[in-house]
Amino acid sequence: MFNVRPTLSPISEAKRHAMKVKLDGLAKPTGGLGRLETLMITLAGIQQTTKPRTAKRCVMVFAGDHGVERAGVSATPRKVTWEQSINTLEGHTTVASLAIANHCDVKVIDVGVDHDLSGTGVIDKKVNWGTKNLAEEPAMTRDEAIQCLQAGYDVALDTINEGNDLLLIGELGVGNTTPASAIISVLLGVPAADVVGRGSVISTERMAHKTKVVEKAIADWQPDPNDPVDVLSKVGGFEIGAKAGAILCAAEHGVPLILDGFLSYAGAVIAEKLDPGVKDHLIASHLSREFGSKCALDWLGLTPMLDLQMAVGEGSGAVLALSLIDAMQSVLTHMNTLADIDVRFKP
Ligand SMILES: O=C(O)c1ccc[n+]([C@@H]2O[C@H](COP(=O)([O-])O)[C@@H](O)[C@H]2O)c1
Ligand SMILES: Cc1cc2nc[nH]c2cc1C
Repeated sequence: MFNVRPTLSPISEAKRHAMKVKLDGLAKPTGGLGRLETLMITLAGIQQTTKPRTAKRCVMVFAGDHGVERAGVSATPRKVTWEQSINTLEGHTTVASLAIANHCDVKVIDVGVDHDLSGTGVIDKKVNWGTKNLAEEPAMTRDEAIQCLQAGYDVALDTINEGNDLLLIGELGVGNTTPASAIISVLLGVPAADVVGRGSVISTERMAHKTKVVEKAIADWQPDPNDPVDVLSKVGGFEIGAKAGAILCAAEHGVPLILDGFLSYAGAVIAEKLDPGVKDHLIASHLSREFGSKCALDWLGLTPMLDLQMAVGEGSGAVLALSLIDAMQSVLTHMNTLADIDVRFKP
């Protein structure tokens, strides 16, 4: 499937225009709601309606472990991946608590956690028990890369078929800012030093080491920048691949997908390279604090809704952005029009 270019759902220019006319007709200065208006125009284009459907939403939290965590690139112990997977389903993590506040369903999907999560409620799509250490060997086989893309695609398809109007993606994966940096570095052709950041907050010394690990992995394994599956397999991660697969599925089915932070950007870059135009089906919820974020979002041509210096991941920023969509649905439902109050502008 990922060797064949799928067909993207069309974006309706007519509905985008009609939504702009609708917003301009409301009793407020033209464009006064700024990028909140752009957000609704984007939804109108993707869903091909001036009455966007946003009530049923689900955040898919893809979880996987990373062999490179053993190379000393993260501040966080490996067990956090599996423990927070369970804690998310119990409602106690950042994404889970924000999902409660924003009326969002939560799924956790094991695409490569180094722990047996059977019987916990975590969806089992395990490709392997963590990736290999990319400091020593390629992270995964090409077949595994395709498997994790497919797993993300399949979970997204199930989630769409359950009637969800909006898809959101997040992740759990100790060490994953290292492969995400490597993916963005290779696919965007930027130096590792321009994208490697502090992840779950490492020291300056450790960050210099992390940069060298990324540079060396790229030099050793020579991922082909023209082959996103090769890049994913050599320097990637299972949950990043799954996110790319989910993005492709959403874009094929005309369902808006809300990105979270840096790991979502890496998934989006893979998806956009696999199928140019995917980005038009995405909403960037926030600008992650991670150093390489702006570089990735600029390349994707996406403007983040929020800039709150967040760097939790999990899908937390994506879920938070639902509050902006809900606010705009209230605007569309309750506001007077300029005609109602008999006001005409004379610019
Ligand atoms: O969402 C982000 O932009 C983000 C930025 C930094 C860290 N994280 C989260 O922290 C973990 C990765 O950090 P690290 O330092 O272990 O690579 C992983 O579970 C991510 O969900 C997430
Ligand atoms: C507690 C904790 C929660 C996380 N969620 C995503 N990455 C994380 C890293 C840590 C350390």
